[in-house]
Amino acid sequence: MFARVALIGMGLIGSSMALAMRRAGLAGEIVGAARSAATRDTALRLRLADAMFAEAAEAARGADLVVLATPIGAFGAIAAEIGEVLEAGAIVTDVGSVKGMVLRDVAPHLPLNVHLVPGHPVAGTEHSGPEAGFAELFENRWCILTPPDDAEAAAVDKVAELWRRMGAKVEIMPAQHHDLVLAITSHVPHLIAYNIVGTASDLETVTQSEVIKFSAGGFRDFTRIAASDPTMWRDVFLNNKEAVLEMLGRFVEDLTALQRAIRWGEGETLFDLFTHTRAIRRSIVEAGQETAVADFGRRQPAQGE
Ligand SMILES: NC(=O)c1ccc[n+]([C@@H]2O[C@H](COP(=O)([O-])OP(=O)(O)OC[C@H]3O[C@@H](n4cnc5c(N)ncnc54)[C@H](O)[C@@H]3O)[C@@H](O)[C@H]2O)c1
Ligand SMILES: O=C(O)C(=O)C[C@]1(C(=O)O)C=C[C@@H](O)C=C1
Repeated sequence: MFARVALIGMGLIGSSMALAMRRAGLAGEIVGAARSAATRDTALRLRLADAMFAEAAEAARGADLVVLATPIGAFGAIAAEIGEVLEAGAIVTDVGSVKGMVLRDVAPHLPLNVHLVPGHPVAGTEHSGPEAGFAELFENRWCILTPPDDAEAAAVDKVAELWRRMGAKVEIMPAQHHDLVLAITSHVPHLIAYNIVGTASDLETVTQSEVIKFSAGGFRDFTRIAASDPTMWRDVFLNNKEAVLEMLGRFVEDLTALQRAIRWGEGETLFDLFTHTRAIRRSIVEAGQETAVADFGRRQPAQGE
């Protein structure tokens, strides 16, 4: 599909893309950029790339597809570095967890003859770095593309086809809508996990390690999410501020309602909510996880809501 693919950033997502593209034979040559010599060596040892460069511009030179796969806070500076060396007709895409900011930070640095097709594979783990990747990561998972209004259809189709051949299902939507949906399905859940693990660790001084000792159930699941990369998630919250604050506001209101229900012994309120949420989980599992994003927001309002 592409003669030379440049992966800027060779962490979990970059390395998984390299492996998935190699497996499906989608790139003549894969090159990568990583700032640290250790990452460049690891990428070469694992045969993720045919060549690794310290500078993003060196990797992007001559590439017909450039993928930004670093934390999103670095996108603007990288786009400024590669803007001048990009070939006419090249496609630039990204895998960032927030999409509105790509149009803001990346688009202004690209020449008019280069196609920008932002993307977000909704698949990941709490692990980071070039050794964390695996070729199956995107299988049967959504990849959301958020092309700008004036994007060339052929470039969008090509990026969509790339993701399909890596095993993903593709959906296209406006960047702003993506950021609102992902705020509630991914960003706020991560904030809740970071917060509850932080609160528990504050209590730990009081309970003397009981938090760790008894963390076999629900809390343990939160600690997996709270182990996610700090740089990546700092950048997500700084760059999806409005949508996260909007969803967090609703979350706090609903939490307050639950607090009241507990205080006043309103068992029916609790039971009804827990029954509803159990049904959501079951429908996600039955659909193989993929309805989580697509069906967001379609809940029927409860009586009096
Ligand atoms: N981890 C996930 O679950 C997940 C899922 C979907 C999308 N994403 C998005 O994918 C992107 C990469 O995430 P990841 O999980 O692969 O992170 P990661 O930490 O595993 O890898 C990021 C890599 O980028 C490198 N890097 C950082 N700044 C750089 C710079 N200025 N120039 C060159 N390299 C730089 C880091 O050294 C690291 O190797 C992020 O934008 C994230 O929002 C992550
Ligand atoms: O499964 C996990 O570890 C994830 O957090 C993956 C997850 C998510 O929230 O679903 C995290 C961030 C991404 O942008 C996409 C996927």
